[in-house]
Amino acid sequence: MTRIKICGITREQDALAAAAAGADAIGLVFYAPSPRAVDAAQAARIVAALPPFVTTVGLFVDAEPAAVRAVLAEVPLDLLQFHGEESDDYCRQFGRPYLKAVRVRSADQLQDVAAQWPGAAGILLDSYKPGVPGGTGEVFDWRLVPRERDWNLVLAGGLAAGNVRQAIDEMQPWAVDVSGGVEAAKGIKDVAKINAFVQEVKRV
Ligand SMILES: O=C(O)c1ccccc1N[C@@H]1O[C@H](COP(=O)(O)O)[C@@H](O)[C@H]1O
Repeated sequence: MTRIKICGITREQDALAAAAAGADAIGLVFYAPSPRAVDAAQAARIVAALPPFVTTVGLFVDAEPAAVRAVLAEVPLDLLQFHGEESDDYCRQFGRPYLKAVRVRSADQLQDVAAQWPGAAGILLDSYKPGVPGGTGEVFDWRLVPRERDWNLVLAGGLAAGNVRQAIDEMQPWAVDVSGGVEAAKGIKDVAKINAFVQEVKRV
């Protein structure tokens, strides 16, 4: 069964909707320029509202280590997601499992990609758009991803109910990650779109 992460949650009701739909994880964006950014207090309220067995993921982009630690002191995050140029040493220093996001530009870039982050629980592949670290809502060229892999692929970038089944068929990812594809507006999730997305994944 492909795991599902619904990212960019900013409201308790959206977290509950994701959990009720059957999502495995929710993502909280700690990157101030994002329209989906939350602060630690808001994130703590969202996490506290969740039922058990929903993984909480904190997303950071080239953050100062002290800023990550400050969030961890307030918010019980299960997993960290690093969406910038962070090294394996940087990612490991927090003592939490982590996903490393890579914005896909070429097939060469993905040869031995996991070897660059040996501590990563998974590699999240997202679309490359100059000047935008993520959450672009755009699909990248899946043909660039090696089909033979010994690492956990978390597939992201422009996924929605309309294309996630094809994505899973073609890519066989460990998990799929969606943000814009289940939104009514930036940072505001659409319950019907969340439900449709989760149902599509579970139908594969
Ligand atoms: O969502 C954001 O605003 C964001 C900002 C900075 C880095 C990553 C961000 N989002 C992540 O991008 C991927 C793909 O999102 P989408 O489905 O294409 O909208 C996903 O992991 C988001 O969590």
